[in-house]
Amino acid sequence: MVSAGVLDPVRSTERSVTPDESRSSLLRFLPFIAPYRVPIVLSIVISILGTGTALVIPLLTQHIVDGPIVARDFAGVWLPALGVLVLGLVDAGSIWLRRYLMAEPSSRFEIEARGALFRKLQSLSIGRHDGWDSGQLLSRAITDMSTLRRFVAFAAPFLLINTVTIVAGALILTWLSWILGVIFLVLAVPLILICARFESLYRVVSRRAQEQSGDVATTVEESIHGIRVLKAFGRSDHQAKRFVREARTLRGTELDKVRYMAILWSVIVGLPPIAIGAMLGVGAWSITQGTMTTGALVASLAIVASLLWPIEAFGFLISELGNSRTAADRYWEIMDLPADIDDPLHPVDLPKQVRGAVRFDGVSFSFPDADRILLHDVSFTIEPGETVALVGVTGSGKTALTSLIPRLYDVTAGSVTVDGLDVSEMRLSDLRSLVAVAFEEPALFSASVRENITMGRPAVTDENVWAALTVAHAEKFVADLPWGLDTRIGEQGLSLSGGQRQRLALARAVIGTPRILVLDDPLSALDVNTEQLVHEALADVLSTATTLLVAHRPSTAALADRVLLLDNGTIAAQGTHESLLATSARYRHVMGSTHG
Ligand SMILES: Nc1ncnc2c1ncn2[C@@H]1O[C@H](COP(=O)(O)OP(=O)(O)OP(=O)(O)O)[C@@H](O)[C@H]1O
Repeated sequence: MVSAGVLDPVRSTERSVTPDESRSSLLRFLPFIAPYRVPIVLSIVISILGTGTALVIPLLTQHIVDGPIVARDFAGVWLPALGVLVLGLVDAGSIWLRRYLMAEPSSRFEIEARGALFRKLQSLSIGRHDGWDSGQLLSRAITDMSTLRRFVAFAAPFLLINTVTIVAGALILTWLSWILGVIFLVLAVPLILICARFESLYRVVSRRAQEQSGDVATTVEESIHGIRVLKAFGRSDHQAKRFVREARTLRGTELDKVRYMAILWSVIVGLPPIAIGAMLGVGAWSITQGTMTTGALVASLAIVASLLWPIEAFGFLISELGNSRTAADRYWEIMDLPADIDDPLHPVDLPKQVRGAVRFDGVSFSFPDADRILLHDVSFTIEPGETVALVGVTGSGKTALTSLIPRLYDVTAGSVTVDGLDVSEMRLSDLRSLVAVAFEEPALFSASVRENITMGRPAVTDENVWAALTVAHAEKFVADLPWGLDTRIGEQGLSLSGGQRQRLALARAVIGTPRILVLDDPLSALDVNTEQLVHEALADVLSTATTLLVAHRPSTAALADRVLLLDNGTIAAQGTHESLLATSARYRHVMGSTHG
């Protein structure tokens, strides 16, 4: 099997990048902006008209210089001057209108493209997520998407607008004086070639910088999550050094970007004065020869002056183009990942009454990025309503085995069935509405206790929440929280103890009265007395649901109707807790060793 790490573009900064690898990655965003094509096209047309008016102003200037000024007819200046004023106002109005028209489409684009990325990340399997650095994903979802919004709102329209402006300016210039037009072109062509070359070089560095910024984000994120461990082990300095090292690497890459930009800017800013100097010289000579009027020279210089910003902005626009193409590549790398765990093509419908018989038949499993087969030839059945404990030494594959029921991972061989239906033939939403899971590591979200337990399920009343809390023996401590069910917990909320967190996760699992309950040692953080109280409270739920319960302690295993011993990747023995204690030396060893 191909490892997730090899497939994975999100993990490493050392990915080789070729500038031409996906020329069209930006164009692939067109469907996102297609619904807003009217305001976008309108804003571009208005901008082109606006800059067009700015180019007409020099022609009016020429008219003023060659007409009323040469004829010393001051009264003749008023009308063209009024024209200049009106054109200036039209230009200013077009800038306002462009921004007004683009604001909505560009922000909508950002929301929708980011939403699609988030949905894709949610749809990808745990196997994929296992191999990713969270900071890399953060930088793709936040920084890259902002870069792309700026591209849609600003860089893309201005690449077009400025190109049209420069071409129109060059044509007017040539019309005024072909020789000045040629001078302009002679300097513009190398500029365009340098810009194109620069864009491909810059994109490689830009990609490196975006990946490295993801690494820095990962280190910050991990340091904040692991702050207790870092402090307790006195490793804050070590982590700080790692951060500084990565930040320095990023700084080096950003400086490379600045160096490229400096070269480009010096060319972009340096060429126009050369053009102006040459035009002045040639223009002055042409006036003395009588082949050009003073007004035409003034107008030509005014046109070149009004082309300065469009030309200079190319440096910035091209660096934005490079950043945006990198961001687009990184976006589509995730969006193009095939859905490895997905709804089947022809899903089977669940029967009206699901009994909840779970069967593993010749199941083998290995993690996507692992070489060794973790589980092999695992076969057992859990009857509807039965509670079965899964026991094995640490690292034997218990969590992996339980993950196969809700298809957090897919089996490598064999099958997992519920009431005879293969879980891979069911719709994921159907399967996951049947199976509820409580993990040993309870993940709580930055939300109220109520939201953490209902997880957005509709039609769950507060009575249901309190009933679930009672089953998890958590009702008392929740009632004592400052705002009860409304108390905000999780990362940005009240800190809870490990045992309290586990009990909330258990309440979350039991709230929907699931047909199948997978409990991955969800009470490991509780003291023996509290565990006993939770077991008593759980008894009702366990008697109705089919339960697979990972157990490390004898007290947890004793709760089950039957115990499976997972050893060497397969079910080595099964029976009641007492019978296994009596008959299996390995079971006694595991219970003893995991206990100790
Ligand atoms: N995502 C992963 N990719 C590769 N290997 C993994 C992954 N997750 C776990 N493993 C490895 O698979 C083995 C089984 O892990 P698993 O978590 O299923 O064990 P466990 O029996 O539940 O352990 P414990 O009792 O400590 O919770 C371990 O050796 C672990 O290192």
